[in-house]
Amino acid sequence: MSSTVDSPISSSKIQIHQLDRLAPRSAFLLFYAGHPPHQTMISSLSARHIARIARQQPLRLFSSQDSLVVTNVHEESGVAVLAMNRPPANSLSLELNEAISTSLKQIESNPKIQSVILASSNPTIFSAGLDITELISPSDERLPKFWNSLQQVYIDLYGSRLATVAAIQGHAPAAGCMLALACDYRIMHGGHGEEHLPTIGFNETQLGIAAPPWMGQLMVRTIGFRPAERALALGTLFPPSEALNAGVVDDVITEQSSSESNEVLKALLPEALQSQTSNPVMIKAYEEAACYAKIPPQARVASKLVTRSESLKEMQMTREDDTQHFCGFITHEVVQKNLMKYVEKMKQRGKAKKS
Ligand SMILES: CC/C=C\C/C=C\C/C=C\CC/C=C/CC(=O)SCCNC(=O)CCNC(=O)[C@H](O)C(C)(C)COP(=O)(O)OP(=O)(O)OC[C@H]1O[C@@H](n2cnc3c(N)ncnc32)[C@H](O)[C@@H]1OP(=O)(O)O
Repeated sequence: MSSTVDSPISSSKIQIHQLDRLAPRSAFLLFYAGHPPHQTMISSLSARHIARIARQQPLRLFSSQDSLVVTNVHEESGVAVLAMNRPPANSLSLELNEAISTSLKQIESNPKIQSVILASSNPTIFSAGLDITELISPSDERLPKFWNSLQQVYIDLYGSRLATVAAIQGHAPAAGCMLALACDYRIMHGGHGEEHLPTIGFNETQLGIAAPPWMGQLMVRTIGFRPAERALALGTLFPPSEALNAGVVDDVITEQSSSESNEVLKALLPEALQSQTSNPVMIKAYEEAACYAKIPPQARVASKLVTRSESLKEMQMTREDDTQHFCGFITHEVVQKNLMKYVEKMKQRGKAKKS
């Protein structure tokens, strides 16, 4: 975790090395030093081809895989953005999980970056949690891989050397909530009137499943034992003001505000998020991220280790068992029936909304 902070290796060397290892069909956003903040989507080139081009140019940062996430960096402030971009709901598939982990590592390898904002290109949904279709009649090969990719996202986010700020523009149920809780700071949108309040929380029990121990413990560490015990049992989804009162989020923002951060956000936000430059959640997220970026990184990372290293170690130790438990649980006949019923309800609701 701290080795990246102290690493004298230039970011471009690390990135080229990583590029060679990436899947040949991946697409990347390339950022070249010396140019103004600049992105180019190259979808038809192989990784090896891109690596060759990269060696000829001073590479500053590149990301992201298949644009399931979009990223950008603002080296002047030390802040980056990593936004999930999997319509319609940013539900977490194996590929989205892998893209989040890969992009986070690429951002971490830029020594000028100290903070990252985890965001969504969907202005009303942060992430709908696990892609439930991954859980229904899964293949024996894909299911453990899928769960491993989720564990890895948790480990990467929770143990990142970067300060992580979640910009929660909309709904964040279940594993969507886990992403937010694994960050250092959470800012949630207050919603657009009582009718359209976003919610956040672990609603697994309402689906007939239980949050795995490491996810449940994350809630316990965030809001305390008794409130977490109740919220986990009931599958509570907190609207913004209740989430703030319970400590699930650190800040709730509704008011539109103009700020000098707007200009920085224009440079910082990837194209898919340009409509969010005057969004109050994004402004606050940037300000918070910039604030963290000013703290001496070694001290900031060391303090993060104090609170997080034990649970990360535990996660590593129990990871294999957790995967086995998950696969056994999900493939159980009763659980499969519950999940199918839940998806059917979700589809009916979608149809009713559209008609
Ligand atoms: C003792 C036990 C110990 C240990 C246990 C061991 C292991 C643990 C085992 C299991 C743990 C499993 C952990 C699970 C964590 C999860 O994340 S489960 C997923 C939970 N997610 C949800 O329940 C969210 C469902 N979605 C919603 O509630 C709404 O969609 C949402 C509020 C997010 C947004 O609402 P709205 O804006 O109205 O949008 P729509 O509902 O219309 O949705 C838009 C389209 O997106 C599709 N969709 C939504 N969510 C998902 C999803 N999670 N997966 C796949 N697809 C999703 C939805 O169907 C719509 O599609 P359509 O446009 O109709 O095609």
